[in-house]
Amino acid sequence: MSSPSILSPPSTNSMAMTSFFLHSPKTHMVISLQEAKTSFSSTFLSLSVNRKQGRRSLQVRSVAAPSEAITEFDDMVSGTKRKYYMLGGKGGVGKTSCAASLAVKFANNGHPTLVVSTDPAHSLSDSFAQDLAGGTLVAVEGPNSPLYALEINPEKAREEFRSANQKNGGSGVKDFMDGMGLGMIVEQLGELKLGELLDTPPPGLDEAIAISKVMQFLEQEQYNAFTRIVFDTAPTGHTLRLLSLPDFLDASIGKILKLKQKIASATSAIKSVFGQEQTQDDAADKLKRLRERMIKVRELFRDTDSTEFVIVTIPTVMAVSESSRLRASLKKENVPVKRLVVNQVLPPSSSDCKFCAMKRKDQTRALDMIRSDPELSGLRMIQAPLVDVEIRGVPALQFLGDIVWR
Ligand SMILES: Nc1ncnc2c1ncn2[C@@H]1O[C@H](COP(=O)(O)OP(=O)(O)OP(=O)(O)O)[C@@H](O)[C@H]1O
Repeated sequence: MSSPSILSPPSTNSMAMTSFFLHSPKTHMVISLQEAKTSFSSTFLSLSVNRKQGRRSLQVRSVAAPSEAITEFDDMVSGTKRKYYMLGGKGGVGKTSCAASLAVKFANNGHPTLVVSTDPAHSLSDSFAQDLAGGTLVAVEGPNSPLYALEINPEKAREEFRSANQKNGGSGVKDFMDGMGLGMIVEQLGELKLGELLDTPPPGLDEAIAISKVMQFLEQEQYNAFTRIVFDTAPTGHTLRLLSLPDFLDASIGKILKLKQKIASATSAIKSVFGQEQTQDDAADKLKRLRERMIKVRELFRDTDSTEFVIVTIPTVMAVSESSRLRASLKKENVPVKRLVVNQVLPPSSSDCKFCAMKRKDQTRALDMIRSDPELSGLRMIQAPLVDVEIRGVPALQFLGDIVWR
């Protein structure tokens, strides 16, 4: 029924590149074999032909090249101590696809893995072609070891934070003080701009609260099992602002704490007169906890032993320039970066159309720019080909992962 065959190994640095269309979430794919010599992968494809529902389908699994030496991925996969991989870059370059493909590869290599999205425009569900929404752990079907996804909704996280804050402090304190005729302190509270902070949060606060939420989750026992955690982060700007957020919160919280002391002494004076109970776990405490978590996040981002930030880009001048700025900022923040994934590189072809030839010229220029960029040239460049179908579902992510993560 099924007859396995192996595509002949490529001559050095080139192989038969396979483009395909998925028709099942598991292992079966309808293949339109398109011979294109590429230098992207040393992965070999083992094909077994099945006849299923009258359709010709091919089972694709990647097998290691026989003489494969120790690879960089071996380094990423070795050890059971928990490691974090944060993937970031400009919008639309393929962060989610790369993050999801890395998560699948970790899981297929025996690591219970968690893939987290803190990007407000979640695309993990689209990428895995499974519904992973809901803000809780959801099992991803397909990989050999447990793979779970968590899509944090920053809007919702902020709402939770805000309503807790309103209940326990913030305007509660304000109303209380107002009622007591302590106008002066109310004015000072106004100056704190607490309400404003939460109504029109500074850029990056959403992401900060989302990541803080992840940190909160990770402190729970049920998360101990995960040995690899992959973050699909929000586009560049948010990530950078996130890193500087503890400083921002420092400034606000300093002010808040000072006022909190004033309020505490005023309310205890009131209490002693009226005998009222005043149990305000106020906004300052909430923000203080958020700040503590942010500091933890910042430390985590900087921990070379457990964390790596992978920049994902595409070969265009704009994306490369942004990646260079990202790398410079990450360096300033001491965030370890080793790899640069250049996604959507045109596969080599001997018969380019005019459009493709122009595109290729542009890409070559952008790739040269990377090689001579002071921020990017020191990184290990990984090129991933532009494939002619959308990368969706576990088998496709596995395919991409075997090209990118080697
Ligand atoms: N190498 C590739 N070849 C072809 N299509 C690709 C490739 N990489 C990603 N794509 C496609 O590009 C689109 C954007 O990819 P993806 O969602 O991974 O990007 P992103 O950087 O996470 O985007 P966003 O910033 O909007 O979250 C998707 O449709 C994905 O399937």
